[in-house]
Amino acid sequence: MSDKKIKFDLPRIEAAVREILLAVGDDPEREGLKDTPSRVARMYAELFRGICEDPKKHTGRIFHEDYNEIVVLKDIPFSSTCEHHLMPFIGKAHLAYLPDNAVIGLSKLARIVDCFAKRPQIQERLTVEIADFLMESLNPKGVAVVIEASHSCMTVRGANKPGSSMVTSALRGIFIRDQRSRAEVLGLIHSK
Ligand SMILES: Nc1nc2c(ncn2[C@@H]2O[C@H](COP(=O)(O)OP(=O)(O)OP(=O)(O)O)[C@@H](O)[C@H]2O)c(=O)[nH]1
Ligand SMILES: [Zn+2]
Repeated sequence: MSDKKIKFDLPRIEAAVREILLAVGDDPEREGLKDTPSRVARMYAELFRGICEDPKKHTGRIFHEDYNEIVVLKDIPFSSTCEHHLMPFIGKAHLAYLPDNAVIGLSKLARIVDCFAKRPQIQERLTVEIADFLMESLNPKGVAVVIEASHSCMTVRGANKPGSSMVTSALRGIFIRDQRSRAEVLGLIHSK
C-alpha cells in the first residue's frame, strides 16, 4: 500500500532539457533560460508524481454502509500529460458506481483520478485504469467512468483544432449487463 520508492533523477532531466535548448539553437546560459532546466525538472516531478504513487493508498478506508444506489462524482477537473507529445490534456472526469454495501470517501475518488492522471498517459488508458481500479478495490455492482478532455497536442500544434474535445467511457459490471442501469448512470453523469 506504499508508494514505489523510485526517486526522480532531477539532474538527468535538467541535463536533457539543457540539451533540448541547445538543440533548438537557443542559449541555455542566457538570463531567461538559466533556471529553466531545473524548473522543468521539478515540473516533471510534479506532472509525473503518479508513476510512483500506489492508488491503493486512497482506498484504505472503506465505509460499510447500507446504501445501494448509484453514487456519482461529476466534473472532477484534472490535467494529464499525453505520452505521445508530452503535452497536457485537460478536462473533466465523471465517476459513478453502484455500491455493494461499501462506499468510499468522496475525496478519494478525486485523488484516484489524479493518481492515474499524473503519469504519461493516453485518455483511453486513463479511463480504463480508473474504472478497473474502482472495480477491484470497492467490489461494487458496477462502475462507470466518462472523461472529456481537450488535448493541447491537437489544439495548439499538429492538426491545430482548438475547441475540439475527446470523450471516452468505460463501463463495468451491471452497467454493461443491464440497459436500464446503464441509462440511469449515463443520465446522471450527463445531467446538467
Ligand atoms: N487515441 C489517442 N490518441 C492520442 C491521445 N493523445 C494524443 N493522441 C494522438 O496520438 C497520435 C500520435 O500520432 P503520430 O502520427 O505518431 O504523431 P504526430 O506525427 O505528431 O501526429 P499529429 O499530431 O497528427 O501531428 C496523434 O494522432 C495524437 O492526436 C490520446 O489520449 N488518445
Ligand atoms: Zn499528444
